[in-house]
Amino acid sequence: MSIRMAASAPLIMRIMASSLSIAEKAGEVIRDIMSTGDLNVVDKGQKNFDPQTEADRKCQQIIIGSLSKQYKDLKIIGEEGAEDLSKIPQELIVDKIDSQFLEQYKCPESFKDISENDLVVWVDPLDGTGEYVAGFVENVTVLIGIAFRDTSIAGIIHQPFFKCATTNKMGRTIWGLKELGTSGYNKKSPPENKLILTTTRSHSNEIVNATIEAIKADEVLKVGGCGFKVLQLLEGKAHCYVFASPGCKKWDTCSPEAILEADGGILTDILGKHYNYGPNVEYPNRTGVLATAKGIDHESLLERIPIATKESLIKKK
Ligand SMILES: Nc1ncnc2c1ncn2[C@@H]1O[C@H](COP(=O)(O)O)[C@@H](OP(=O)(O)O)[C@H]1O
Ligand SMILES: [Mg+2]
Ligand SMILES: [Mg+2]
Ligand SMILES: [Mg+2]
Repeated sequence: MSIRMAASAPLIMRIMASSLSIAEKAGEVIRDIMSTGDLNVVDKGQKNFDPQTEADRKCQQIIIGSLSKQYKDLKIIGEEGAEDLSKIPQELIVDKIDSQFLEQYKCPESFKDISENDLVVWVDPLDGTGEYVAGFVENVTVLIGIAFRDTSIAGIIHQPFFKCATTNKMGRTIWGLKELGTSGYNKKSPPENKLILTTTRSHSNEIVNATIEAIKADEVLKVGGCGFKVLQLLEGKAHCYVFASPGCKKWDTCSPEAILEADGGILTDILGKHYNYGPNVEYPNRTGVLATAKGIDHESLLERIPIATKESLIKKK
């Protein structure tokens, strides 16, 4: 595809095609920094340990620097705070665009006339930092989510330490766009006649645990990262993701929500409401996360969440 043809594709498709290339580069950097053996960890927590590594900082610069250069009026919010664009080293800027994506997929009618001012991009440069530091590298993902007028519509999840069984290639990229579909993973339904719940590995507390107890799942998986847990739903490894805590932020859920919902699943808070991803919202997802795989009854899981849990998260608002 010529540069002119790529430039004529609808904005949302171009942002996705750019983000696919940018997320791959972030994944390379995440692997490279791990291989140096020095993650250069800073604790950014106020009460509890909340690690930030060299990879979180560098990947945020890659993603925000590259998208801002190509899309000057786009509002981009990243976990690691505001970026001074003039201080981002030139070698971190990716100006490649995934032309194969643009050739292969057509923009859904409803998103054809979007302008940069209608969008917010939510960036989690490294989701699962605790797991990156602890060595559970499979849990690590790069998340780029795109919201159109308050609603999450598109997402990219890049998993840098996924190893392809046939080619041995490291890293895979999953994407989803509502009304178009999803790609990049092994689409599978979770097993019938049992309930597998996935939840946090490192951020549990009394309410988180009491809520899991009340759901009465047959199996509970404890893994890191919002991106990785939603991947488990997409690949049939779990039926639901339950996190009754205000700890997740908009950059954690924006991309996974769009991909899961483009696949047929649902991601809401624990009251059943979708989060608002508009330009001026607060960052925390104060009323928790409940996500269900395609074909799983979201309503019946909402009913299993204790009233005490719901009241406690509403009170914390
Ligand atoms: N109590 C808490 N304090 C800080 N961050 C929290 C948190 N609970 C969840 N998160 C954030 O939500 C994401 C998913 O959490 P978990 O792995 O526990 O499910 C992680 O993103 P990051 O790794 O990008 O910071 C994590 O930091
Ligand atoms: Mg995160
Ligand atoms: Mg992060
Ligand atoms: Mg973090």
